Amino acid sequence: MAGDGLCIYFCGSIRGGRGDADIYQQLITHLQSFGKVLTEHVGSKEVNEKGVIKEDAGMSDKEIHDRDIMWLEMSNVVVAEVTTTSLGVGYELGRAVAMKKKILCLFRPTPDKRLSAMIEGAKNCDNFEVVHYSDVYEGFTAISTFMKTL
Ligand SMILES: O=c1[nH]c(=O)n([C@H]2C[C@H](O)[C@@H](COP(=O)(O)O)O2)cc1CO
Repeated sequence: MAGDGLCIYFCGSIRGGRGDADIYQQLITHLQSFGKVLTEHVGSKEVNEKGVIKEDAGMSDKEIHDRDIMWLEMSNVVVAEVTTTSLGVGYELGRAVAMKKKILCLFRPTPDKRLSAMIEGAKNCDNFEVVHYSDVYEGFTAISTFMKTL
């Protein structure tokens, strides 16, 4: 089913920390070969002095929340990079589960990082997949494999 018309909601940390922004950008570029990534701004390199992403500057928190929930509702699939802990990403994933979306979470384990049990433990055979990966190329492979299951 991958191809025209697929709407993808990508989640990645913004206020939780931008250490993985480069990886988000590369994963988003890969995702764009499968469909439209509604949240392309999550990979943006342009963040202002207050930690606000350029594309969302000037929007109130309510406007950001309401737009993102609308995009989440519109999406066919949710892909989240969950290595950098983010309240917003956790919230989006909870809402996506309630909406019965197909979800892929990507996590890069390191000795000092353990994924929340509420994400790792949500894995099931149906619509919530968690993949551990070590570099962006493995992330691309995990995405391609997941897309084939749609
Ligand atoms: O400016 C924003 N724009 C935006 O789209 N988000 C959404 C998309 C991300 O997947 C997620 C990041 O949440 P947080 O900022 O708590 O790390 O929330 C979050 C913020 C800031 O919280």
